[in-house]
Amino acid sequence: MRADPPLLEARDISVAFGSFRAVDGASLTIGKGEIIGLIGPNGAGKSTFFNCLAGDRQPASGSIRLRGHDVTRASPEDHARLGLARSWQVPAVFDDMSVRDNVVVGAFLRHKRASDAAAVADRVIAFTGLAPIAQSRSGSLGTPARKRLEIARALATEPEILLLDEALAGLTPTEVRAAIELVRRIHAQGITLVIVEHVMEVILSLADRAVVFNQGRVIAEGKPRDVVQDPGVIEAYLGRSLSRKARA
Ligand SMILES: Nc1ncnc2c1ncn2[C@@H]1O[C@H](COP(=O)(O)OP(=O)(O)OP(=O)(O)O)[C@@H](O)[C@H]1O
Repeated sequence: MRADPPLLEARDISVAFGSFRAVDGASLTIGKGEIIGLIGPNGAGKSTFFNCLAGDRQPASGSIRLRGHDVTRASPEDHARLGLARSWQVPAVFDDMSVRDNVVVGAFLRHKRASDAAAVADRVIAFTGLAPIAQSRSGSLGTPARKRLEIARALATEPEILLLDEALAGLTPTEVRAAIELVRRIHAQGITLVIVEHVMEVILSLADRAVVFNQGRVIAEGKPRDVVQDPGVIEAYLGRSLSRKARA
């Protein structure tokens, strides 16, 4: 019997901007049900790599397989149809539309009938705690609600794997805790997660595996607590503030 392929497998990915290699031979294999935390200093190449995983940027070399399908040059829509959804660092919601309509747009990926899409959207809105503001204009929302809406829109596409790009950045500690709780509930629904995040509390409390980027390469991976206590990682790439946090 053949084993199932990994859910997502990126091999030897490189991306160059002119002569600068933002991603330089990075590989990552993600199994179903994992929560992966991508960390590393500013400019390490995390978002560029992440964009390749989601089909928003094509790598110059390397290959990406999603559920066994070669998606190296596939569009973001093809990724979405195969069950991959993402959030953006800066939420890309439609400001003039209501919260509910934004979520309905996501649900149209799999449901052609408006009533079916609306039913999925209402379920996701309830799940993400957005019901009290479902009719609000999206442009009027503050950061926490916009970030939540971004996640809701991605969930409405009914993904198997969700990529969160700094979905918790800019939140207060209380809001971060609420967002961590939401991510846990998403995972409990059977959704695999890849999280790019600078807030170490998020990685330490959520991720099964931390993958550390620096200068376009994966320089360490393992259990988050082990990785952040690795002296080489701390000294060379993540700075002393993280070192203190990891010991706390
Ligand atoms: N479109 C672009 N054109 C030129 N250089 C770019 C472009 N996008 C990213 N870069 C550069 O590539 C490098 C990697 O950027 P990237 O955003 O992937 O890093 P990151 O690890 O996500 O950083 P951060 O944590 O600050 O978001 C940086 O030096 C960045 O300036």
